[in-house]
Amino acid sequence: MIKILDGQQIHKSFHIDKEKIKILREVSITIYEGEFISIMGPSGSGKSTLLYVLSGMDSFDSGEIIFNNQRLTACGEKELADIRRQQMGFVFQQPAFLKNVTIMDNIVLPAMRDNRKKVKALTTKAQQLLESTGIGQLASRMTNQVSGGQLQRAGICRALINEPKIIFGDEPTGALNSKTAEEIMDHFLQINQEGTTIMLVTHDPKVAAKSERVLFMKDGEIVDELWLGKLLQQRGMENRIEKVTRKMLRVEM
Ligand SMILES: Nc1ncnc2c1ncn2[C@@H]1O[C@H](COP(=O)(O)OP(=O)(O)OP(=O)(O)O)[C@@H](O)[C@H]1O
Repeated sequence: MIKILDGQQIHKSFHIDKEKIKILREVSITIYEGEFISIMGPSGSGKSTLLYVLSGMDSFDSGEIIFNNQRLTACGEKELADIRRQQMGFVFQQPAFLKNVTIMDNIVLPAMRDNRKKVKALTTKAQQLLESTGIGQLASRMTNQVSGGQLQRAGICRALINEPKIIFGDEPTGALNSKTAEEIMDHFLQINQEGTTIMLVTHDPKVAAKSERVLFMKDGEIVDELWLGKLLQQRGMENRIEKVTRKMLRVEM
């Protein structure tokens, strides 16, 4: 198995007034190429902070992070920004899109920064991604002319356009109804089956149950882990959800 992301002994604190609050306490996590990992835990346990730190979006006090053989600790801001843009994809709960710009342009424009001469190829690729997430007909719509679920699908297309090594999702289904959330999760599953590593932060056992491994955080530490194995067919979902829920409740006690 090839390590794609390796974080060791990560510490992070925030300073509020004169008080130092420890948010991540000696967190170590190794993610292998092709894995699908979920991070769960009570509110405030440090899940999003861990995701931002691992993806080079946020700083940390001490520890080491190696992503795709690159030491993030040794990278400057520009280098980190390049890595994020070229090798990582991000999907957030509320995707931020440029207003008064079409869905297509919202996907293609950020990617053009690294592929200036390939507008045509990028447009073709974006259209394929839109088709595969079921919103091919919405390419020329403005972002305020589509639903939340459709916008989230567009967010996934934008995250995938540069063929990232890993997709980070922070509550990507948190703002969606359960049917749409399920459909979005199935897109994540498909992307993972096609080889992209995925790391999601979620509160929802139904979401986590689709992943291969679930890590549980509490008070800034990874305190437990559940191996579910790859979900190849939807069979056994109830059992997986039950396992995740049981472990989640035990961690939150
Ligand atoms: N910029 C900041 N300054 C100070 N404290 C912060 C900052 N960002 C987050 N925190 C604190 O760090 C802790 C962890 O926050 P984080 O968002 O990582 O938790 P979480 O597990 O993702 O929570 P939730 O499930 O509610 O999103 C919380 O106590 C939060 O208040």
